[in-house]
Amino acid sequence: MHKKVIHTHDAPAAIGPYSQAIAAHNLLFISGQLPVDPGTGEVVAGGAKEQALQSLANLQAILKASGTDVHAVVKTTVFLKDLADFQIVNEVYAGVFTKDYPARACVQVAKLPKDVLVEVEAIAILEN
Ligand SMILES: C=C(N)C(=O)O
Repeated sequence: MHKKVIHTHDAPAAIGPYSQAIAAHNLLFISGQLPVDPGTGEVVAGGAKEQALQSLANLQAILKASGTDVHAVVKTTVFLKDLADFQIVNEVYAGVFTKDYPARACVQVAKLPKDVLVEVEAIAILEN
């Protein structure tokens, strides 16, 4: 079995029994990224826009630590506390994923860890 744990200080440490990401063969599974600033360990100030920016920044940091970038992402899941934030989060998201968008699901959930508004997970293809 070829499985590698990915860890970077440029993204928040896991807050539970999971890895930031796992590379398995040519796939990279990135855990749901909370809008936590890796420098402070705190949820960023602001609303859904600021939280989406931070969650996606954390996702990108993990992609970078894995030797890749957003172009390799094939699937994401966006978890929102409130689907009323759909448009603003889409705007932030489209600033990161600019073309050949990954497949995606976006769902409203009752509650997220640390009571955040946004969480984003992703699967990417690794070229190796
Ligand atoms: C924040 C998470 N990804 C978790 O608790 O699984």
